[in-house]
Amino acid sequence: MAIIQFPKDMKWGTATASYQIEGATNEGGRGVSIWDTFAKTPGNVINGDNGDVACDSYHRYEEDVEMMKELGIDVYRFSVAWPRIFPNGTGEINQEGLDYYHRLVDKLLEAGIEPMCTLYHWDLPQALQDKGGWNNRETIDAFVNYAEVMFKEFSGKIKQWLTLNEPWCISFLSNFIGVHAPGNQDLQLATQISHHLLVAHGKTVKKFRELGIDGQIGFAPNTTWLEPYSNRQEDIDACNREIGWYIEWFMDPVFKGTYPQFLVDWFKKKGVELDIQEGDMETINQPVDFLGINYYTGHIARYKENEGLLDWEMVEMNYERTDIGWPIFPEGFYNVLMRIKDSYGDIPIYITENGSCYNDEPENGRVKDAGRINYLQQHLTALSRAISSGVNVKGYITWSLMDNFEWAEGYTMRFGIVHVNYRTLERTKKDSYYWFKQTIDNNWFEN
Ligand SMILES: N=NNCCOCCOc1ccc(-c2cn(C[C@@H]3NC[C@@H](O)[C@H]3O)nn2)cc1
Repeated sequence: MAIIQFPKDMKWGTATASYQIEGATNEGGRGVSIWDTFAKTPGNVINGDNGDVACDSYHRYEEDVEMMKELGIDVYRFSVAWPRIFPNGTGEINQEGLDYYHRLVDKLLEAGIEPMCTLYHWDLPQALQDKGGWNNRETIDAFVNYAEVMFKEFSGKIKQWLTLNEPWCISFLSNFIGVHAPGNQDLQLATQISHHLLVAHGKTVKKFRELGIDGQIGFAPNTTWLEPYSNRQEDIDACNREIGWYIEWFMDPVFKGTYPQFLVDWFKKKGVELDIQEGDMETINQPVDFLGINYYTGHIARYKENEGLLDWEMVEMNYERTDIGWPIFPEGFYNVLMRIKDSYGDIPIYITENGSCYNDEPENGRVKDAGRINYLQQHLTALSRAISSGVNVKGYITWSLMDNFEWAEGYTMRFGIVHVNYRTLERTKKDSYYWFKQTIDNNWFEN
């Protein structure tokens, strides 16, 4: 057994997102989002699930904050539903939407919990999608306008901001692979969208600076790790392409002002021509105050000619998997963080998402989710390794506070440290909640 100790100023938190927990999709003046449309299109989401009720956090946020206060967290990462603020994406502001987030933020501050606000966690107003969505550069300016309203409205209350959650999912998962909203399958479109997202991020950071908002701003790419099956260069290069698709494709423009040439060349071979306008790269290359990192899984992989987009295949190692089928690969977490340190230096890092899917149900009022505790121990140990190796980690925010709408998987996949009964909306703290509470309280754990 070993004691895993964290820095004395380590911040601990939980994360959620608007469409996944709020419900009340037809209340408070909210407009339609692309996930309302996508989820209600038959075949897109398991069991035809949607976010109409979700965890009903729109009405139950006070109970949720109480659970977080008891947990002892320092920071709560939530997202704002753009369609609650601008039902049509632009134009008239919906005061009821602002009022809801004031209620939530005031409750957090009263509980001594720091709000960390994600401005975009995938619920684009449908009205903007109807005009091309992120493929239309007008959406960039609509996003900056929305962000400016939020910055001014919550200045002094919210001091930690994230522009985008998982731009790889917003662009490639949603417009090339096509399993998330709006469900396109077009590499050119997806790659151009990834560029517009980065321009929107950069313009928003510029606006944040121009307004002189008291606080810090960053963004939260999702990451993965592929360990080469062998030391053959073709295996190493194949793994690099997949890792780079998530990491360097989004972080090089922000931190270096250029796209990674090896991927530009690879996409060009696939027929992609990026339309980069004068000044775009300078706009994207705005300094950020911190970097959010989301990590869940990785695996062993090797080169396979003409396999998928990036010519690689996974090699089955029979690693233990969580209930969503993702291999448990904590070494990948350490490797991702070391790669980011080596590439981008000492940028302050918050782990903005890390967690696991285990679908344990309550028995006599208790949820024995030993698998999730094991996952947390393994990944917090990997995080401690990275911190000991000099990675500038400021905080760890687990996904998720509670079970919620897991996108195309609907309500079948549970990531929460709190169980939600979707029929009664009753919350039940899982064993992992109490384990996390003890870890936060100690700032160490024994593995
Ligand atoms: N690379 N090739 N893929 C080949 C085919 O993949 C098909 C499916 O792919 C993916 C990839 C990644 C994810 C994913 C989900 N979460 C969890 C959420 N994060 C933000 C928060 O809202 C959580 O709910 N993080 N990542 C899902 C599906």
